[in-house]
Order: sequence, then structure tokens, then C-alpha cells
Amino acid sequence: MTGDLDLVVSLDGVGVKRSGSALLHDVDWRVELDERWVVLGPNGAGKTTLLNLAAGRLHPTTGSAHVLGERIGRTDVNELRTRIGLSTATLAERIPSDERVADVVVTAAWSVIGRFRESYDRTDEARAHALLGQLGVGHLAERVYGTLSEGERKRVQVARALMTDPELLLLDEPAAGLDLGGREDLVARLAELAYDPDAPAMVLVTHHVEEIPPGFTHALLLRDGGVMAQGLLADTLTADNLSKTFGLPLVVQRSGDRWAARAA
Ligand SMILES: Nc1ncnc2c1ncn2[C@@H]1O[C@H](COP(=O)(O)OP(=O)(O)OP(=O)(O)O)[C@@H](O)[C@H]1O
Repeated sequence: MTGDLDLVVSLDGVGVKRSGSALLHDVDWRVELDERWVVLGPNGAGKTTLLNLAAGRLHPTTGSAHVLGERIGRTDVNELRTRIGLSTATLAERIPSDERVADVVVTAAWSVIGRFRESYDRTDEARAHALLGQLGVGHLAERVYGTLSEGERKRVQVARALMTDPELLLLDEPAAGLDLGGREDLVARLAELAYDPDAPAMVLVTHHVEEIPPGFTHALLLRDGGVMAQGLLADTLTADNLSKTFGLPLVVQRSGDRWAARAA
């Protein structure tokens, strides 16, 4: 147990090994309540592994991991899960395509995917509708999930992740597969959330600096399971750091509160 109540994630010397290879090694990372982190790195760098650790769904092989004050591996993970909002492609694949959109969100209150009860609490229904509205898809609440566009689905998935009023929100590539309009819309919604002082601590995994929403404060760069750089966005997203992380010379541009990168 850590003494700092503002500390949401705390990894100390964490390594994760599978089948003899190190997915992560020597990771020290702290996420505080009012911080919004972006995790960047090339394919296979260990980003999803890091997110699964922060979600309490994976135990470290070495070192120690605390999430919301609980030590992973020594706590009831089911209880911890209701305090964490998680949106990943793996979870999204399990959403039944014939499910009513409002039900996709409301079922998160019971940590299930797929409606299994006749009636849900009215306050839960109201919260699900409010969250869909906040994400700009309130008008789709009565539609069937399978009929939504990819962009609409992504926003429903974020609403679902927020359903339990989590203390930590983890988003794995929320803008993957979206067209430019869809990406910009989602980035704007996530920016609103990032600026909301009542919103949970946030960690967003992405491959692209263009997808970093305004309001995000910190970045962690991963390569081959190791941390290349971490800290405040402006200090961390340098051409040098990104070039080393992605293994090619890059130019990084900041325009207001948005970022862009291209080969040098
Ligand atoms: N259970 C496992 N056993 C062996 N190797 C694994 C296992 N799970 C993941 N890996 C490997 O660990 C590495 C890191 O995977 P991870 O999914 O964390 O990367 P990532 O940065 O999220 O990649 P991407 O951007 O492609 O989604 C990859 O090389 C992957 O193949």
C-alpha cells in the first residue's frame, strides 16, 4: 500500500516475461490523479502489456505494481476492476452486435458484456444515456450496436468505460481505424474529458502523436519493453526521443495543443 492518495498507478522496477522473452523490463512509472498520460511506441513495444498491468489484468514477473493503492497480485482484482474503466479492441470484439447501444454502456455497471437481466436500475439507465450524450452519441442509444459506424462504436466504448465512474480510465488506441473526421471528433471529446477536473486519471495508448488530445499532460515512450523517455508532454515529445523510440529520424511539430510527426 502506498501512502500517497493521489497516486493512481505506481510501478517499481516492473518486468513482465512470457515464454522466456521480456515484454516489459525495468519500468518505473507513476500516474497521479490529475494526470492524463499518453503511451507511445511502435508495434510490439509493450504498450498493451503496460495497460493490462495498470488494469490489474496482468501481474508483474519482477518488481511491484500498485494500482489505486492495491498491490497487483495481492488483492481482489474483481473489486479493483470496477474502479477502472478500460476500453480495448479485445473487449470491444466481445460486444454482441445485436445489443441495444444503451445496454452496451449500462452492462458495464455489472462488469458484464451482453445484457443478461430484464431490468436495470433507473439511475444506471440515466447515467448510460447521459454518458452517451457526453460522447455525442446520445441519439443512438436505442439503435443496435452492430449498425453503428466505427467512429460511433468507439465513442460508445468510451462511454461504457466511464459507466462505473472509474478512478482510472485506460484507453487502448481509441482512434484506431477512424477516418479523419471520426478521429478529430473523438480527440475533441477526449480533450473535453481531459480538461474536466472531475474526470478520472487517464492513460491513452496510441501509435500517433496526432491522436494526442489537448489537455493531456504527460507521455511515456516505450521501445522493446523499455521506457525510452517519460515526463511532461512538452519535455518528452522531442524529435530526439521520438526518433529513438520509433527507430527512424523524425521531425516533431507542435501547433497549439496538437502534435504532428513525420520522417526527417
Ligand atoms: N502471452 C505472450 N507470450 C509471448 N509474447 C507475448 C505475449 N503477449 C504479448 N507478447 C509479445 O510481447 C510484445 C509486446 O506486446 P504488446 O501487445 O504489449 O505490444 P504493443 O506495444 O501494444 O503492440 P501493438 O502496437 O502492435 O499493439 C509483442 O512482441 C508481443 O508479440
